[in-house]
Amino acid sequence: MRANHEKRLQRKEAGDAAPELQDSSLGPELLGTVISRFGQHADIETEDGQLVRCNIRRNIQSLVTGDKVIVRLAVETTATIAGVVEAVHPRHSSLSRPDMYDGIKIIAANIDQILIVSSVVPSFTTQIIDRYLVAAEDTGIAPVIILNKIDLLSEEEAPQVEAALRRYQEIGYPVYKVSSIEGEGVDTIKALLKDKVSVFVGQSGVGKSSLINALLPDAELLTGDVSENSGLGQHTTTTAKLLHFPSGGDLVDSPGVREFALWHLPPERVGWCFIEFRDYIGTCKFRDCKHKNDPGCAITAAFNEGKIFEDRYNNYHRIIDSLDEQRHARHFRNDSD
Ligand SMILES: Nc1nc2c(ncn2[C@@H]2O[C@H](COP(=O)(O)OP(=O)(O)OP(=O)(O)O)[C@@H](O)[C@H]2O)c(=O)[nH]1
Ligand SMILES: [Zn+2]
Repeated sequence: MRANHEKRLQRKEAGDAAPELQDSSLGPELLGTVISRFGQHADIETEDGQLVRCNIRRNIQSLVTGDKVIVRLAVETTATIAGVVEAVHPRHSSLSRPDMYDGIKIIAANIDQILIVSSVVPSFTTQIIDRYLVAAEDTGIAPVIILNKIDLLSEEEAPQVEAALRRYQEIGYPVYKVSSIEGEGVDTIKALLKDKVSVFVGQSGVGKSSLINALLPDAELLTGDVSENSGLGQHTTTTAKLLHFPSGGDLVDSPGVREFALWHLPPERVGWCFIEFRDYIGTCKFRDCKHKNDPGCAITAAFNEGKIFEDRYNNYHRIIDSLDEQRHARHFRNDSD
């Protein structure tokens, strides 16, 4: 057993995948979902609920957690690898992040909603919520705003926080309030998650882990299992994993997913990702309008008429300025290389 395990590791180090299963020993095509992927292998859940580690056909370019696939299982096998991923269905959405080698790397597919978790501790700020909203709008995946730790919302702070949340609702975003520690509002979140694939994002310390634990008490157990009993699951801690909530719905989680953020959107795209700006985009006097003090700016006019909230207008400019700074910093770094 131990010798086998070492052999597998050696093969992995040599950059070779486990041997392909013989086509003749494979059963009929089944529909499956990628639970997680490790190099040339993926753990697939078939439509009848089996969890199988599969080889991935070499012609498949990209395969990530959440992908819907066609698999064929080995008719008879005692080996760790018990099937082959034959093909991937088109994705209806994907989450990606920049990658040193690949430019943009897709980390999860077919996500239905992005739950943006915020909280009064460390601090409540619409700047961060708006950055996540922009990042979410860019993917086309529906965002939902969650205010966690409502047990810590002081009377002093409440009016301002409540007003900010009402503004998001007016723009069209769903808002939920919970306390993952005291359990208030958790049932409503359970209902929201049903029949959907969700991801949780948000600043460090807002309580994402606590909320996930309240919804999925066995999460730690599930995330630990693959790496411990297979020589193949080397990347378990970084690869995204799909988990089922006992109350219905799925979670895709990994440190990479949680770090989902605004990367390098062009300014025009940022404007479009402020959904209430869309009615005015394209109607400014100048095509390269920065929507600031530019003459004939339709967005500034809408803001002056009270049709765009001040917070959102200001946060839009903060995002544009910070993207500019990032670009300059990159430019500067490249120059000095
Ligand atoms: N009072 C209160 N504290 C909470 C609540 N939810 C989380 N916390 C506390 O907030 C702290 C941070 O919670 P985490 O769940 O680790 O936050 P996180 O967003 O996962 O943080 P990172 O792992 O850094 O991304 C912990 O001390 C939790 O106990 C809540 O609803 N009420
Ligand atoms: Zn403008």
